[in-house]
Amino acid sequence: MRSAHRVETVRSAERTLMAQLPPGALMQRAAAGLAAACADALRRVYGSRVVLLTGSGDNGGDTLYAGARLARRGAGVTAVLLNPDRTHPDALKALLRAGGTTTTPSAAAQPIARADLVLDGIVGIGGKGGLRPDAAHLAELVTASHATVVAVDLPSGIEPDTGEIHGTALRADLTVTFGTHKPGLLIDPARTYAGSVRLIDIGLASTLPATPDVESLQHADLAALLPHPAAESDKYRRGVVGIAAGSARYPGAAVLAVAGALRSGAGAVRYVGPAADAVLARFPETLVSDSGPKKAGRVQAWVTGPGAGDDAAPVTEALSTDVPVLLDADGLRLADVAAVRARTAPTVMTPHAGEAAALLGVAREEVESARLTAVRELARRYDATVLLKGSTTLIAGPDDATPVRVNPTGTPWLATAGSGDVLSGLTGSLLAAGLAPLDAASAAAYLHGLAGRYAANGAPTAAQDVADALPQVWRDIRA
Ligand SMILES: NC(=O)C1=CN([C@@H]2O[C@H](COP(=O)(O)OP(=O)(O)OC[C@H]3O[C@@H](n4cnc5c(N)ncnc54)[C@H](OP(=O)(O)O)[C@@H]3O)[C@@H](O)[C@H]2O)[C@@H](O)CC1
Ligand SMILES: [K+]
Repeated sequence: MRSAHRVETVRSAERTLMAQLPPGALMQRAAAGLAAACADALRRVYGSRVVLLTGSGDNGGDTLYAGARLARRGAGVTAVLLNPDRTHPDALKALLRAGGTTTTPSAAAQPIARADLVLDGIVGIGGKGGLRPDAAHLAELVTASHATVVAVDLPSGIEPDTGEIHGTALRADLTVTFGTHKPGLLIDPARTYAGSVRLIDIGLASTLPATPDVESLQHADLAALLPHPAAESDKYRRGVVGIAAGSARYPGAAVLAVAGALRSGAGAVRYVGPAADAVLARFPETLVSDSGPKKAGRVQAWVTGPGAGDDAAPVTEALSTDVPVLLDADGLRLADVAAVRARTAPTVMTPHAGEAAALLGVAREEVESARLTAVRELARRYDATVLLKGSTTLIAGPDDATPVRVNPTGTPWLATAGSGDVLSGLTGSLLAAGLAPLDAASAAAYLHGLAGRYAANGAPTAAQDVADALPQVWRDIRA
């Protein structure tokens, strides 16, 4: 599991750890890790040209100390001091002693244009709001240069706790972060500014709380979560998932939801709704029933909403059952908030940004620019687990104390018609297998993202191909 902690939490853990160590030890650990990462990025340190964008806080201090280490190895290092009077004094002395030089923002254009590597030490976790004008000007110079950009702790100008960007931020090729990830490094739009992210162990794990604020599943977590049939399994033990979806107008949504469910470990898939012929034509193994969800027979989870059109009846009926319900697409609009809140079994909702915006009564852009706030608010409002689809899919449980999960496997190729229907069947199947709602939704997002990558393999793909790629993803994860 990859963990991220909010600034307040990092600060408190830092205080506790600092009290146990000699003064300056943490900054030296950070600077040593940073310098090593820079040396890797440069390949050859001796003779390279390095520019340090240096703010007045400890982020600038880390940067100057790392610059001193690179200067001692033969790099030509120039520090651009944004606030010369308030620059970290000891770190500046160390750089000068190592042979580094300093300059002002107004004279920075030439060194930046000639640099092989630029370190962004303008601001770290002490930052608020986008870059100020002098720093924003430096960011423009960096963008125009050919230098590799390494962000120190985080790209300056992003909001560390949320991944929001209010104004200008600096784009990095690599972010070297200390002690723990910050939520903004995992969540869009800020995530795309961070480039690849390297975590430096500075000993903070010993004083950080065990439960992070945001977390991201890794391959090993998935392998542990995926259900595996035991020798004595029958279809009910493996989980029967019910799909109440599709309409005369949108039969394909039902077919794709069934496809997702069948390839995700369910013992059987039961279908109710007007698209039964289309479903059976493609998947004869489906158990089809003429009645609504309540009388269709035993299932361990319902999926409802994809392609439902304006027919609220199956959605309402599925919500009135006492098994987990996956609510997607039209179902999100048709479901009554009070009915969802009143449920005793879990509900999982899977909106994209547009659907989330409609549910929250805000503009789509507002959801996209503040994804963490939006997903938490929906989960609270509906007392449900909410999976907010997008470039970084987020999954939040109804309880604020539970970490929000960020899916690391997404791909833009998944933005294709019907791909959400496959995800709903897949999630429903994992719910039916008995996974907890947060695990089912985050495992489903992970599998779905990888299946999208496998299916696309660098070229456009269709939703059916994504469903077809699921078994191979499953095999690879278990291996
Ligand atoms: N936590 C840890 O365990 C460890 C933390 N360490 C390091 O400490 C860093 C945190 O240092 P920090 O607290 O000194 O704050 P920092 O990020 O340097 O920023 C403060 C300065 O930024 C300025 N400023 C603010 N907003 C701005 C904006 N939008 N645009 C431009 N400027 C802006 C603000 O200016 P002011 O408002 O005072 O004028 C102030 O001068 C952390 O990220 C990590 O690198 C490691 O050394 C070791 C272990
Ligand atoms: K920074």
